[in-house]
Amino acid sequence: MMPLLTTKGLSRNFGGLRAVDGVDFALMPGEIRAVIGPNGAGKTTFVSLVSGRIQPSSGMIVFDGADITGLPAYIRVRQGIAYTFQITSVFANLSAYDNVALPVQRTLSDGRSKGAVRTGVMAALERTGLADRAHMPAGQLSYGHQRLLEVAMGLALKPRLLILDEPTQGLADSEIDNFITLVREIAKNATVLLIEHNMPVVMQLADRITVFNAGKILAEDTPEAIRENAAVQEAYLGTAP
Ligand SMILES: Nc1ncnc2c1ncn2[C@@H]1O[C@H](COP(=O)(O)OP(=O)(O)OP(=O)(O)O)[C@@H](O)[C@H]1O
Repeated sequence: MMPLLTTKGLSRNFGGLRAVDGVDFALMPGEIRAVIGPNGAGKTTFVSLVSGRIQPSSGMIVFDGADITGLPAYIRVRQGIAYTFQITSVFANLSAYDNVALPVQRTLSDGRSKGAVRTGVMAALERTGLADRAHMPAGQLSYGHQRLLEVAMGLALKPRLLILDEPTQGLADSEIDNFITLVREIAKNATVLLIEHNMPVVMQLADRITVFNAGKILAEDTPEAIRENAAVQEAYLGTAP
């Protein structure tokens, strides 16, 4: 099987800082991969490079066998890479429905077909448990529901690769359980790359975990092996074994 995504020597400098430093990475189709690491390790910068939100200083990104390194973000979206931002990106004055309608319209060759838009929007809202809040202004949803709305917006793009950046931040424990179920559902049709600080969520969801530290991959393994890894414990959990 071919990887869905690979990076080779991927680097990004901010002034003198190498935020992402020569990262070789591969993601297999259908996988749920968690990316963890201390604050400032380069996780968000890495996924921003993959989504095309920022450009690399050097290195290469290959998606589904094609070099996408130079492609703008909107083309990558069309090719199936969806990225939900760390910072809430919903339009507060638009309803939940209209927020999701925006990405649905982008996936339709005739974005004005009302029936098709409605079907796509309601499918995404139902999967995220937001269907009964479709007509609420997004700004009036709880913070946790706004995060789920972002996931719905990502899902509406029917991505092959869904990148979630700290999706459980601000979710209540009961909502986290639903979220775990949702990600497993999503992974039946898509590959998931998940930046997540909540370790129980990571341990339950991830097939494999990639640990970033100081812009580099420190370790990559199964959840069980990562839990036992001394270097990871030192760098990430701040405790010597
Ligand atoms: N636009 C930018 N300009 C300058 N420095 C930046 C920029 N974006 C990120 N950095 C720096 O790059 C490093 C990596 O940041 P990044 O946000 O990728 O880390 P992270 O692992 O996602 O951290 P966190 O877990 O806190 O979100 C940090 O030192 C950060 O300050």
